Amino acid sequence: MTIKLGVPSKGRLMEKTFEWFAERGITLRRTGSEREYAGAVDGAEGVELVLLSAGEIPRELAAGRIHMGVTGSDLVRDKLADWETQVAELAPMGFGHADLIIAVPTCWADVDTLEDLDAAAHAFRAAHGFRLRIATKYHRLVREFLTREGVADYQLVDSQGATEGTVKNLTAEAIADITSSGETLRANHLKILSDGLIHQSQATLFAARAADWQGQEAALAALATQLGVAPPKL
Ligand SMILES: Nc1ncnc2c1ncn2[C@@H]1O[C@H](COP(=O)(O)OP(=O)(O)OP(=O)(O)O)[C@@H](O)[C@H]1O
Ligand SMILES: O=P(O)(O)OC[C@H]1O[C@H](OP(=O)(O)OP(=O)(O)O)[C@H](O)[C@@H]1O
Repeated sequence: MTIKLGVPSKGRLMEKTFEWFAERGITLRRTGSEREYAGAVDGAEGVELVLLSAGEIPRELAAGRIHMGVTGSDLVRDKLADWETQVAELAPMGFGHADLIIAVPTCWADVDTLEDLDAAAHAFRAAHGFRLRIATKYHRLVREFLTREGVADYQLVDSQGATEGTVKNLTAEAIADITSSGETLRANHLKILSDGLIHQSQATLFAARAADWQGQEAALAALATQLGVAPPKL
């Protein structure tokens, strides 16, 4: 039996994850050809590397098919209902920072807050006969946030990419997406609502409550010590 560790299979998140483990004496690396998703671990006993899409890691954790996993805190909160009952957060990792925000067209001079958005949404429905559309791939987080903040007269439209383009393309009036430099929002003439920050995300190490931890207690304790994190209560 080994502890299966799920890590993003490509891009910046993969490289930074490898660096984070290397700083703690554990070498993670991809093996085989450039296109083969196989990996190896040196410097930790009984740990197996599983390379996965960052977007799929929450589901694999929830199913217990991996014991531990690295992915954005935004993805875990959005993809898992009551995420804390399914995974334990072991360590924020200090990279992959991105803010999930709500943005509207810069030219909407009267809309700067959620309260303004709520008023605009009522007016929009009265004028157009359908609800103001907010494009996003973060359905759970956006719905929970707007419910909490008392904004009701809207509909979510699904957008799995190029979300900022939906306003120009007239398929949505507003968006909820992640931003880091803010360049994409600016280029698409969108502004963030002053109280429209939904979640500040970063890459995070999680442990799966549903995974089979039997016989793994010693390996988990040793790994937690090596990583400098508190052993999770699972
Ligand atoms: N500027 C950024 N653009 C996109 N994602 C970012 C950015 N900064 C941090 N992230 C984080 O990276 C994670 C998404 O990573 P990535 O796009 O590789 O995942 P993915 O959806 O699984 O990708 P793919 O489906 O292409 O494999 C999210 O947690 C997101 O918050
Ligand atoms: O604030 P910025 O630095 O401009 O970054 C934010 C952009 O980066 C992400 O898109 P990504 O490139 O991952 O493509 P996507 O549209 O497929 O999500 C995100 O969805 C924003 O569009």
